[in-house]
Amino acid sequence: MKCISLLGSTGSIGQNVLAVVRQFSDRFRIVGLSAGSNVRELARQVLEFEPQLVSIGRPELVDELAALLPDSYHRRIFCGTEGNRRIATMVQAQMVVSAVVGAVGLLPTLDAIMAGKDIGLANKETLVMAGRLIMEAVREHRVRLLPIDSEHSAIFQALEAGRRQDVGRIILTASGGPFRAMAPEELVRVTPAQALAHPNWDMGRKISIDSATLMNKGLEVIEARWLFDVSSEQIGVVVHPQSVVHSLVEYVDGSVVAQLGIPDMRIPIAYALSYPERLGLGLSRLSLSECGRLDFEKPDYDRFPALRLAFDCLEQGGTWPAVLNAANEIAVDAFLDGRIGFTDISRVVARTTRKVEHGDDRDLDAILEADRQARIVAEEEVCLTGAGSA
Ligand SMILES: NC(=O)C1=CN([C@@H]2O[C@H](COP(=O)(O)OP(=O)(O)OC[C@H]3O[C@@H](n4cnc5c(N)ncnc54)[C@H](OP(=O)(O)O)[C@@H]3O)[C@@H](O)[C@H]2O)C=CC1
Ligand SMILES: CC(=O)[C@@H](O)[C@H](O)COP(=O)(O)O
Ligand SMILES: [Mn+2]
Repeated sequence: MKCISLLGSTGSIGQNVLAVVRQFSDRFRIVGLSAGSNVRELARQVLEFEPQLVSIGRPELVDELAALLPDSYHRRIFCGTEGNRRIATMVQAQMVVSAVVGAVGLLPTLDAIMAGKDIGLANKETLVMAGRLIMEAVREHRVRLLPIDSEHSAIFQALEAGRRQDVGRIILTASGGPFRAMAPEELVRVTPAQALAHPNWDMGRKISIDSATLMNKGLEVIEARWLFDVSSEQIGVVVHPQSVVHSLVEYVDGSVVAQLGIPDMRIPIAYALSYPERLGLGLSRLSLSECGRLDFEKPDYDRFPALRLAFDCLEQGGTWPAVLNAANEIAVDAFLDGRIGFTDISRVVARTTRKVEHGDDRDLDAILEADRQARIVAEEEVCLTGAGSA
């Protein structure tokens, strides 16, 4: 029986993790759950999975959650950053699945590694912000970091086909998002509802917007750099609108090994949970003849500048990727709130990366300070952009 703590249980990945745990209840047990603000769903999950500890995002929600749970839970509810860190380090957990969205995932994930837990990582922002520190901690504490992000799970699987020194390049596939074929003048006017409608995946709001700007692919490039210890020159991106080929590894002899499958996050989640075993999930099978055709095209860096920006930040190094991430979180929120337009997102992020003072990514405090500064500057940029377009 593998005991799992799950951070971000009420989200899209969190609920898929629980679906896999429910299906394989003879193999997995949930010992800790944490969520942000969805008290009702968290309470329902606690009643079903009976974890030992539970955490909710803000202190004012603790009483509301307690009211929905048996008295036996009242001393076992925590909150905020400390709550997440507590769930991430509880002695009963062998594995921590990090499925929260955004920078809030960094500290509990680092704590979990330092507490010797294997990690199932969906929260890509952790590696974008602090990939160097995280991978050093993984090596030092001899834990496994298993990717849940579909592309990284695909690469992880394709890497099993050869030796590390024989890898030439890794190639991330990108769906291209809902605006793949849209003219630049139309992109300016797209609404949050249009941007949230991903063609292939049903995901949380932030990552859906990131997919639409292609920032998601940029974040995934940085994630891949750290997870697989490759340089930015060794990472390619190809647009593949069907999301059937989840990513590829090119070896030095020219062989290209890919992982394919239907777009269902339970597949990479189950692989991370049960690695190296594979579980019979009973999902519908990929039928290539029904797919008919699989298309591939180059990404358009002019219409989707966020992807180029992410490569640039990766090459700059230091805290540049952490600033990119923080500015993007602010800009995405501002777009969803109707304060800036869709094409302003990458503009706000680019301006912020140039204005913030950058530091050393070997220093956790420098990363956290860069994140803090970037949020302030990005908010200013949002105000300036919003005022300019009013
Ligand atoms: N969805 C997908 O298919 C994929 C997602 N990912 C990555 O996985 C991560 C999660 O994405 P997704 O599930 O889509 O996002 P969602 O927005 O659906 O879920 C986010 C989760 O984080 C929780 N949360 C937010 N703030 C806090 C906090 N302070 N403390 C504890 N929990 C918090 C939310 O709680 P609440 O809802 O209660 O507020 C929710 O459970 C992201 O990093 C994303 O990039 C990667 C690949 C695919
Ligand atoms: C399911 C998953 O891993 C997402 O990151 C997904 O890949 C987003 O799709 P695109 O960013 O390729 O549009
Ligand atoms: Mn992905």
